[in-house]
Amino acid sequence: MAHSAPQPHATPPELIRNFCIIAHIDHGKSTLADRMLQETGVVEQRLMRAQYLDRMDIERERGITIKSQAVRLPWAVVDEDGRETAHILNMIDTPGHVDFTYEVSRSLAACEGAVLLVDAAQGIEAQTLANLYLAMENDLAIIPVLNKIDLPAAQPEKYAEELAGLIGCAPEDVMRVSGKTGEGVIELLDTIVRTLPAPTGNADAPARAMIFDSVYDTYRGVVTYVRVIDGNLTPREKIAMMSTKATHELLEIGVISPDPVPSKGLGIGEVGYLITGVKDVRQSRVGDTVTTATKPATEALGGYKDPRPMVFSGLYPIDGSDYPVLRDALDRLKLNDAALVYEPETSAALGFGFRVGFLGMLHLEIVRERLEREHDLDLISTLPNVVYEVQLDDGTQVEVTNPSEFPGGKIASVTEPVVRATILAPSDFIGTIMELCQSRRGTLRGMDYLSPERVEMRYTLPLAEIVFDFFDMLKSRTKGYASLDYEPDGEQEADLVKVDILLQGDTVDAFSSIVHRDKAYPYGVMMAGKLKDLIPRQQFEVPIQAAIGARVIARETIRAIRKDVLAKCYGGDISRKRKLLEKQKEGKKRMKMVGSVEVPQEAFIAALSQDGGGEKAKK
Ligand SMILES: Nc1nc2c(ncn2[C@@H]2O[C@H](COP(=O)(O)OP(=O)(O)OP(=O)(O)O)[C@@H](O)[C@H]2O)c(=O)[nH]1
Repeated sequence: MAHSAPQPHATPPELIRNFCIIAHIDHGKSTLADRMLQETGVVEQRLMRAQYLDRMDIERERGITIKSQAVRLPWAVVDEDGRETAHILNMIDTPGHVDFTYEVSRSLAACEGAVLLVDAAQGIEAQTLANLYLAMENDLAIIPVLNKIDLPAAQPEKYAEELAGLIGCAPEDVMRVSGKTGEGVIELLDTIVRTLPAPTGNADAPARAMIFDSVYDTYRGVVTYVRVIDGNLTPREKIAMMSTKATHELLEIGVISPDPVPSKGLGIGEVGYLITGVKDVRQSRVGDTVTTATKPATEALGGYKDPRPMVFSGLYPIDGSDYPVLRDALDRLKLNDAALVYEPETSAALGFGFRVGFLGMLHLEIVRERLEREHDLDLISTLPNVVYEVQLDDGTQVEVTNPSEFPGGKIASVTEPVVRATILAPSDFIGTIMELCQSRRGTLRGMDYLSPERVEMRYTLPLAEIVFDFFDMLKSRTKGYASLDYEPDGEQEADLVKVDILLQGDTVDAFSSIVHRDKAYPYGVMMAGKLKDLIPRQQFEVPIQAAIGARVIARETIRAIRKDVLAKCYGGDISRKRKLLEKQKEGKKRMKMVGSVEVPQEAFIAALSQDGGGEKAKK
């Protein structure tokens, strides 16, 4: 078998359907995907485990999908004359969190159609809309489906109407399934074949395949997932990445069903994986076009974007001697994560560490958790911040990813990133949502009623105001009923200032923050108050100040105390005295000196951990 000549592809494009399932979080995408694996016989019943496709441990624990995967499902449909035609369905799983919108958009671009899945007990939510819009931008055919119809609380009639109104079809055309019981899943698979368009492409043109995912595998190096648009790819040929012009030898090519199976090639419309032996996912970027080196295509497929970190935070080992371990761990993680960027940074307060860029808060939490868990590190992270562009009076432009580097000179303007946010909620909450968005410097762009009691609100909001704790606030103010989705929408100028926190006149770099001028005072008061409680008394009085430049906006004072550990020891037990002194010395090791003030490391951890880490991992 291995010796026969490679064939361009096994499946003619007219027998292929490429689709994805798009849904709001928890509407049951993974459960339905599992059920499809089962119904198509790809995974045997006895081997089935929940969320078969989510392979990373963290994904399974958190019940979310971070990396997309593609699975090939054989499915035969029987026509009116009783003739059976075997088809190949490629199901491309998409990540479900705003941090990974770009990856979602590339996964969608690899499909001709989408199953739009909506929980029959919940109805349309913000991510349903956001994903639907992305699918429409990619010209996908949409199959509307209500899931969880087995639930007693399901209201299929009501939500079929809502969904039909949204995409402009008849309520009867909305399919009804249960990923749990399997009801309706066979009909859905048939509908995918019957209604989604088959892929088209030019078989004779130079090969073009789009990368929609790439993952690092310890044993095999980078595994790149592609969808072939034109031409074909065969093993052992040289391929080129169009964005970097780098060439690699194609060591293996194959399909996932549900484990990787090598094939003799991939042709038009086919979805599969490539292995070239490269060790770094940066050499195989999502959105890039793969072509052959011998007969390269001249034009790359559209839509490629470099991953751009949106949130930065300083990561420092609690034990300073772990710095090399942290560096190696980041180097290792980078192989698997093209969006991760970092550079060494030193903080007077925290020592040696790294300034790390993330796609968003979930990405930050995942990276931090992996560093701590897989590399046994204890880390302090500084308050996360977004990226600011500062224009100085002399015309120079500075990109600020660390608040302590905010320039001190004459500033002409500061710009911050903004997002376009979609909030869906019961209409009773319109007032409270408007209030919240206003307090976060939001601008209302539009509002639509999806039904008399459900409203969609569209806002422009500064990223810095939404990325940290906004979702929690929104949830608590709407009794959990609101859903949120957002996407980057450029930059805006804003009246932003840097607030420094000073201990006895010395700035503590780790506590500097860039905030809107109106919020500078509350931030200063909050930080000064918090530090007053966290820092133990010293032998002298310590003023804590919050300042914008040279202007102090808030102040607290830690009163002096003479700490005499020996006072407790009456009698002349010298060894006991020595022991106590030793103990005090131990304690001092974990103290950081800020100027002449001793600050216990715990104070930094406590002061930094209470804000900022707010957004829950799951949305
Ligand atoms: N009763 C019922 N529960 C379901 C059904 N489908 C999914 N669930 C449950 O709904 C919850 C969410 O399902 P998932 O499949 O993890 O949802 P998901 O959309 O893949 O979630 P993410 O991957 O986190 O986006 C789980 O507790 C499932 O057991 C269904 O048809 N009926």
